[in-house]
Amino acid sequence: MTAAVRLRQARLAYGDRVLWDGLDLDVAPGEFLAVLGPNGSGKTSLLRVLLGMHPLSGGTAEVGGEPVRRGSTKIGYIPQQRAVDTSLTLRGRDLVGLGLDGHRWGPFALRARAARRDRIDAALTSVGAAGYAKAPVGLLSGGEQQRLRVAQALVGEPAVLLCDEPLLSLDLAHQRVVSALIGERARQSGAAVLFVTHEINPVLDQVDRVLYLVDGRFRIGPPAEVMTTETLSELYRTRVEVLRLRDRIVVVGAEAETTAEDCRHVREPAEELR
Ligand SMILES: Nc1ncnc2c1ncn2[C@@H]1O[C@H](COP(=O)(O)OP(=O)(O)OP(=O)(O)O)[C@@H](O)[C@H]1O
Repeated sequence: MTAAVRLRQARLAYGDRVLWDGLDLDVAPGEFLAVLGPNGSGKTSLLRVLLGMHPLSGGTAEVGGEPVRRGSTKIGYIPQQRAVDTSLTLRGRDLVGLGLDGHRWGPFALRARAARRDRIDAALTSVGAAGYAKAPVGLLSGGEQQRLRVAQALVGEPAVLLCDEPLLSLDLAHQRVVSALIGERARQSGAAVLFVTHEINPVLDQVDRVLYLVDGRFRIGPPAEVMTTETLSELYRTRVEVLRLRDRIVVVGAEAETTAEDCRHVREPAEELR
């Protein structure tokens, strides 16, 4: 079976700074890969490589058996959240419709328009955004805008879904809705998901494997293999404790190698222990 995403001996460096090197990775259709690591470890850069927005410094990267290229309709992308100008008058459903640009709709204009509308409606409903689909995007809350971005990435039924911290600014209920939706999409339509996150717990049920990047080093494997005291201590080169608390993973002690801001995934669960 052709891997949905394939990296071979992939290297990415900015000047002298090597983010990762010798990265061999196959993500299968339908697989959900969580990409974890502290700030600046190269998670977003990995997605940018797969989007054809940044060349590798070495090795190869393929999506759907072809070398990566910009503008591939095989990819759905949920970018890291940015504030939207409040004067933006584009409606939510038009934003979602942009995810269908570049798709073929056949020669029958009316039928094609109806099919397009149905796809947009289904995507809006799936993220719970149908109620505000006609509102100008600039007037929506951060979480509402984020749900539209998720719908935009899903509407084209991509073979590969690249998600850059898509749960940020969503409340807990919508974190669950969105992560379950993305996981379902992976299983049902065979989309491969690369999901960048600082916090594995909201997606733990969905995750097949983890790619954990720290300071040029990395580990790939199922959460039970990677999210362990031994593996993370080796990666961080300092003592890191990984605890299992009911169905949650709690990582404590990675701060030594990182800044306070880097440790959102470490601090939030640890606070739950109090
Ligand atoms: N075009 C570029 N030129 C030089 N350095 C860059 C460039 N793009 C990113 N970097 C640097 O590479 C490092 C990795 O950035 P990246 O955004 O991939 O990290 P990240 O793991 O996604 O971090 P975060 O968790 O903060 O989002 C950062 O130190 C960043 O400043």
